Amino acid sequence: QEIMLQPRPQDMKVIGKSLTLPEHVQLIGADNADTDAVNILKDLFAGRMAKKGFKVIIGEKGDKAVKKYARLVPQKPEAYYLSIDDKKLVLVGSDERGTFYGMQTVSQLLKEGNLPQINITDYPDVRYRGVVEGFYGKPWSYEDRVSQLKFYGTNKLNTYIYGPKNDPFHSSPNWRKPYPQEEAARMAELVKLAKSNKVDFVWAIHPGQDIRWNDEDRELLLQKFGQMYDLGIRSFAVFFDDISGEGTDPLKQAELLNYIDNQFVKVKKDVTPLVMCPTEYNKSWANLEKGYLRTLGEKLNPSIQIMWTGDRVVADIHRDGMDWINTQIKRPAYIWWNFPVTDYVRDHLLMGPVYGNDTDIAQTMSGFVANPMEHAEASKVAIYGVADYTWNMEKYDPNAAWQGSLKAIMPTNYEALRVFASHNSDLGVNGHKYRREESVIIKPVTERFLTAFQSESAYPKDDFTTLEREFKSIVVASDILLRSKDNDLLIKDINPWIKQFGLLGQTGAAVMDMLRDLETSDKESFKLDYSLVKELKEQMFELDATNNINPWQPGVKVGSLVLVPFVNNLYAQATERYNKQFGENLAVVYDYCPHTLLSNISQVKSLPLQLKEKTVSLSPSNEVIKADKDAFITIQLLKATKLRSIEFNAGKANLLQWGELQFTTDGENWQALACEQDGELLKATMGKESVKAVRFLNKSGVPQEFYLRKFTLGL
Ligand SMILES: CC(=O)N[C@@H]1[C@@H](O)[C@H](O)[C@@H](CO)NC[C@H]1O
Repeated sequence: QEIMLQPRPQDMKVIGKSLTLPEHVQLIGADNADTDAVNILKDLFAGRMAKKGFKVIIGEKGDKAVKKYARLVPQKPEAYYLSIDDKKLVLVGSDERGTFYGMQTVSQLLKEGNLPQINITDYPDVRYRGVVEGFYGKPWSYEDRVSQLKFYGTNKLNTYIYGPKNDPFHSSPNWRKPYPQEEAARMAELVKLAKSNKVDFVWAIHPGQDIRWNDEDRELLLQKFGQMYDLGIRSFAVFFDDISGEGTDPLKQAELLNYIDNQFVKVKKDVTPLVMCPTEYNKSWANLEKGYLRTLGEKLNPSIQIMWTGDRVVADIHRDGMDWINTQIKRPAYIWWNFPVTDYVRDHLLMGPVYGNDTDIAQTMSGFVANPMEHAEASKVAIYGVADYTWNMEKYDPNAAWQGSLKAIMPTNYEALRVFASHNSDLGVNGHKYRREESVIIKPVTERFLTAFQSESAYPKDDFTTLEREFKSIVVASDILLRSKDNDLLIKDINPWIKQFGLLGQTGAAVMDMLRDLETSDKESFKLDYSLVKELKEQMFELDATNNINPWQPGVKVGSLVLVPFVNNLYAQATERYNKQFGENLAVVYDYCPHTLLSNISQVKSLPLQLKEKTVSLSPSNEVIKADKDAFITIQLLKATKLRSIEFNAGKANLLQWGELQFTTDGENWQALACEQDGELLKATMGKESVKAVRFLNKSGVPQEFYLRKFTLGL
């Protein structure tokens, strides 16, 4: 059967039938070969080492033991040549990493318990491949990171950038301070583990929000890098994203980075090229007249890598966009791909396939790192895909990688994980307008079925069966996952979503029962099933209201693109049909948010409104909001309502100097709201009027920058 390797090798030829594992193995070249690779080798052939026997010849190009094979190894970093026949196994790396990666391949080949006869010539397409822990929210735990670094070693990823936005020693103002002893010791352990998995542990600093362009801060930054160097860090990055004010000056940024490059990186000699994230990190924010990017391109030392998220903050990467940015910055961009990060849709999990990036752009980029979810284990689905995509881009197959990732993460219950992941891959409505496919197989069935049901024509029986089966498989998958022993970290971390998923399966199955009761005119059963659905929906609402609570996107959403809307619509329509058929008046409930967001700020106008029991809120944003003069953000209610509270937080204490909170009772005439300010939080003092809409207005007559931390109306 076809041998599947992860990542897919550049060139592989089976040259004979598989062999049983040799009794005795004779190692040749092990004392000069890469130590980490040799350690894996000794584990794989434990108990079979002998003076004579099946030869295992291992080494790097230049080692005597592999001299006669050296010409077969591609002249590229991290490449290897692997050949296995009935006499010997030969593994030659173009460098230590190449040998290590070849050994990862040998380890996968032996998983079947035998030894295929095979020739593999392999190398990575993209130089720097991996993950940037660069999201807002709860940073990964030590255990998470241990598991991640081993996963990267296995999947041939060579880069992990440490840059969690909420680590106070990474970002302002404590980037100037050393880590507390305990944390520093943990970091040092992780650096060691990274090294033995051939992963560059890149420590990033995020000083831009409060950096002063003077010698003192510059020396403090170098001192901090020196402390991290003493912990074993040999790779460094400086992030200038999501900042406003003085720190955004490209000339100052370039001077600082060149200084670090010349006084630190070049001096230490064993430090990899410096990486930086620009303030204008995507094309939609590029201000060509100001020439921010061109300044960096011209001034930054050529070896400094410049990160880029694509045409927008969250975007797939395409050839034209790469050509554009590379021209601006005069070097191949280092991609920071904002997937599967969910710090702007925290109530969702993104566990679908990695797809959408062009596959002919490997030569246009120096690196490609994925910004993951705060859910480390669940992020492995996408990280596995990125490993396959960046190693062998032309031959990348999103679905094959996705299936492979599920088996890698849950070797026994991957089928249950597949059901779960297939319905938890879209983000829902979000400010970045980035969407993913979800429930792809069942989607056409739900659409066809709902259309048939609405048009009173008999719905196709096999569709009914397909849907009923899907809902039952969801219940089964949820139960299996909750009890699975495959991956405790994963199940513990996404537990609320798995429970919610099980409730969704039960709800869907009960709605299908309601339809069956209509068919058989069984009033009593219908009312029973109707009550069951009502109860299950309340359980889902309650689970959503009491889990994953956070000030951004609280709650637990599953199947939000296809299944939840389908179940809600079918439930409402079946109830309407019942009421008409039997002259009853069971409550018909359509779940949707009846209020409207209006704004003339492009970064804001696509944000979703969040409706909870007693509040309607605007989903907060991580990025700096650029508001032109007369910019406004309005929450307009379905009908005028007496409000309990109005709160607004723009992350700026001087807000009322340039902005104003206003309300209208008729949608036409606006009046200023009297507010009290508590730090950055504005709280309006409520009047007696019924309010139709509330808005925040920039009435300063000039553009302003702020953060959208909170905009909530108490109903
Ligand atoms: C370069 C970059 O994407 N920086 C941040 C990043 O930390 C966030 O995680 C990302 C996803 O919300 N948005 C862009 C921005 O806020």
